[in-house]
Amino acid sequence: MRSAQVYRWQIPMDAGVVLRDRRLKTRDGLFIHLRDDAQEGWGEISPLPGFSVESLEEATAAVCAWAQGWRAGDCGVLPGLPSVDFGISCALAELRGTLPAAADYRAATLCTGDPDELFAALAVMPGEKVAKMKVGLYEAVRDGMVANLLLEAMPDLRLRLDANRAWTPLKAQQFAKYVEPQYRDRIAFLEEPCKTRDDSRAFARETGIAIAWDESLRDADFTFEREEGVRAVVIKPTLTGSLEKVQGQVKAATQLGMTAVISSSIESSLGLTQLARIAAWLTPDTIPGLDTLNLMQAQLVRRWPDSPLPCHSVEMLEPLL
Ligand SMILES: O=C(O)CCC(=O)c1ccccc1C(=O)O
Ligand SMILES: [Mg+2]
Repeated sequence: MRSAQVYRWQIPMDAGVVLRDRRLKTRDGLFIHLRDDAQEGWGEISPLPGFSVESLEEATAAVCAWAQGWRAGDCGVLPGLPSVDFGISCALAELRGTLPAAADYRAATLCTGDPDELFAALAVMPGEKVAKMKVGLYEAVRDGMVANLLLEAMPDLRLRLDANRAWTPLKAQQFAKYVEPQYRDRIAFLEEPCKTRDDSRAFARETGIAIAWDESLRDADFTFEREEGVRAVVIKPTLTGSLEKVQGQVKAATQLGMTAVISSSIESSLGLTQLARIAAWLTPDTIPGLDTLNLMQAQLVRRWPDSPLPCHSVEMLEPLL
């Protein structure tokens, strides 16, 4: 006997969370909960403003229609909106027992560039010391100096950087000029340095700083290829689609010798714990990019280990069906 429910939720964000030049005051999303006799599964559907192609309203209509069809016995063809396909496929995988329970709760520490703050965070990080810093928000010279300082101060640090396509070739070169050549190999990768993929490829060739594709994976003309200087791909399942599509991208990247990194789209704690399971399952040798829970003021339904944030139960959520 099948049953399905869709819940809408809203979580206040910490002050100062800005995405694509827009302040994110709340994170809004949906959960889908499926039951089939004794089996059950949950999934999160939280399109990210400024990144997802679908709106929350479009996602809501799609998942509610799908849930009503599934409840009535439909085979359950996915709607084709990335966040909806991802959430539904996770719920189905949990229901069928095909999403492993083991999780990788390590996370590349998101840092602002404050060396004292990062030093304290890395001191309690087990295993390899990996952090991520956004660049491109301030002057490129400053970003280069800060990156160089962190790498010089912490010899075991591997630093992920992310410019979200902010730089012109000139700005990118100004950044690189302030990173000592002997530290550049500890930049694990720099996500999307320039406005175009060609400029980013040229930056990698000219500076020896490895780059990663993130936003580029969602360009219509993107194909997985081995390219000089492109070390990794950052896969955000909420922006990608079904678990099966995510698996295909991880396989394509890995076969080409690239690192696949499972990354957050600022999901709730329920979504982040599922991403931690997906990372342990599909990318067991790579620390995922999941250090975004602290951007929000509460957890939902499932806790992230050791998070002090209050966790709201299902009863606090708004059922839509
Ligand atoms: O990848 C991570 O480590 C954290 C997630 C992250 O950086 C991110 C979160 C929301 C939107 C875009 C990005 C990004 O990687 O560009
Ligand atoms: Mg990125």
